[in-house]
Amino acid sequence: MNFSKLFRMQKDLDKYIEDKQGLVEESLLERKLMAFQVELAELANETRCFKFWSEKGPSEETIILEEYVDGIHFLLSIGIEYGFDELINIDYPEAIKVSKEDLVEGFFATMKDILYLREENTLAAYEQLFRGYIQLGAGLGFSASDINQAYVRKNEVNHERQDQGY
Ligand SMILES: O=c1ccn([C@H]2C[C@H](O)[C@@H](COP(=O)(O)O)O2)c(=O)[nH]1
Repeated sequence: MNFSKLFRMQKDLDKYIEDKQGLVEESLLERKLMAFQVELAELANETRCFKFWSEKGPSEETIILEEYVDGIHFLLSIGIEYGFDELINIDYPEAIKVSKEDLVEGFFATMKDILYLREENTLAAYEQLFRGYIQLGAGLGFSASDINQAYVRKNEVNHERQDQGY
């Protein structure tokens, strides 16, 4: 899967947000890493994969996909902060839904990878995080085109939100 188009769209959105919020001179890396952690937890909550005490099923696919691509936004944005955006090319794995237990495992792996990147600041650590999050998406049953379409849609919403003083 070629992420160049999404990286370009993310760069435009980030610039739009930073100009609008007067943040051009500030480093936003720490806050973006935290935002990604928070999105990850929101995604886990929608899948309900860890809620052993509840019989209620997961949220609708579209809601889970939207949460997932919120995470993609921050993943791309973090890559741009590091200057790694030209360097990523990842084969998209086959989309096969995994068990709740495997999802829990996948969420922990991504949390760990975020903290590892924050410590190491290397391309290798970023690639590990990227691959892991993409793997998590495939494990949720999303194809490359699901992610592409949902990302493009949400990116547009994010532009509109800035225009509306979100
Ligand atoms: O620099 C930024 C800041 C935010 N977002 C996007 C990512 C998510 O799609 C959305 C998160 O907004 P909340 O709904 O969590 O407020 O904002 C970016 O793409 N870049």
